[in-house]
Amino acid sequence: MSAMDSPQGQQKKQQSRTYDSAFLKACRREPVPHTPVWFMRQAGRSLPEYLKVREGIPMLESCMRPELVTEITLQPVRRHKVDAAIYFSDIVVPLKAIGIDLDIKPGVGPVVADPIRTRADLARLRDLTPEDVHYVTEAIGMLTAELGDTPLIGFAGAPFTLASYLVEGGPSRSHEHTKALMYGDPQLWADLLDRLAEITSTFLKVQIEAGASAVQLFDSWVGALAPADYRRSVMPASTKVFDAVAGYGVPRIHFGVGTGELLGLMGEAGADVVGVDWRVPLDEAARRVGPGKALQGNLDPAVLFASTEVVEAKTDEVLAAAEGLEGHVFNLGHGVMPAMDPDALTRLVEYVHTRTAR
Ligand SMILES: Cc1c2[nH]c(c1CCC(=O)O)Cc1[nH]c(c(CCC(=O)O)c1C)Cc1[nH]c(c(CCC(=O)O)c1C)Cc1[nH]c(c(C)c1CCC(=O)O)C2
Repeated sequence: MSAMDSPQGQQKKQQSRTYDSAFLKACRREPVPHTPVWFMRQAGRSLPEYLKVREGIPMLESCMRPELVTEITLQPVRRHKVDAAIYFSDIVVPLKAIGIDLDIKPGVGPVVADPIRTRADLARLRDLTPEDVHYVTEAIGMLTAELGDTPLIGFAGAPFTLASYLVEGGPSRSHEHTKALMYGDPQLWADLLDRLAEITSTFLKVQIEAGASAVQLFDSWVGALAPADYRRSVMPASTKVFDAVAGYGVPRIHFGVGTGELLGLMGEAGADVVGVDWRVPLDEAARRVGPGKALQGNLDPAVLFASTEVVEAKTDEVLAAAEGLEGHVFNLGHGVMPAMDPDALTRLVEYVHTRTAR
């Protein structure tokens, strides 16, 4: 095996091939030929070609089939001409891989058979090894060969958001069991988040070593917390994850919903790029995050259900607010919704590219 064929060689080869892409330049806060665009949840039910290949295959099973993962990941790149691909998987895949009994229920989300709430339960969270997720390495090898100079974003769930699913046993609005554990047994909580930080770090390392050019840590539900609680009870674990992958030199993106009050801390946790939902304009978000970081966002996804004129006007507002930023990656403020018209997304990519061409 020559150096270039080894895992490290594959990683380096892919990361140098994508190095000059608009997406990675924006993440590094360098000048770009146009503002890069990608969409959270760009692969999925909004695309008829996705529904077709997923027919009869449960979500978690589809994540374990490298050919299918490759096809689904490429679908939005082909169709929308987005500037980056995001690896098709789910935040609960590493938990399933270490033997947690969970499923993804259509229209509901991840459901855990036996929630984790006690010290004894913690023992069920064993370390993740790269062999547990060998299909990820295989899929990314296939994918990067197809993607050429289009960067692949790897991702994982952040410790708080994973803990929320594990402790509640499923999706929750109030996060009551999670918060009861966090406030009521700080040591058990810290140990739980530390375990999850280990698992998440390994999952991201596997993706980077296989050829991902950037990673996004999704802390989707952390906006439920006050800043002081975030700093004390969550930030150490998220920082541990960011530190674990710092050495690779790939951009690290951090995103959550309803995190206006947490943006500064989420940047401080170790992100190079801070994702912003639609509630805070990007110029204000930049003041909260401070210098030295790029921002990603932040068109309200629901705007896509309005007319093209409205989509363009609201996009102009986002681009105007982004004008003084050190680096800007255009995205929605949260994920693509299944009922969205995929043509509206394709037009949006084209619109941002044209409006920002330099
Ligand atoms: C919270 C969260 C989850 N999963 C994820 C998050 C963080 C992002 C966010 O904040 O939205 C991350 C995720 N999940 C999926 C991706 C794929 C990559 C992409 O963005 O295109 C990504 C990045 C596929 C998926 N993950 C899921 C689907 C839908 C299932 C299907 O197509 O059968 C997809 C395409 C299932 C899932 N998994 C989860 C939910 C809430 C759901 C939706 C349940 C439903 O509405 O049916 C947990």
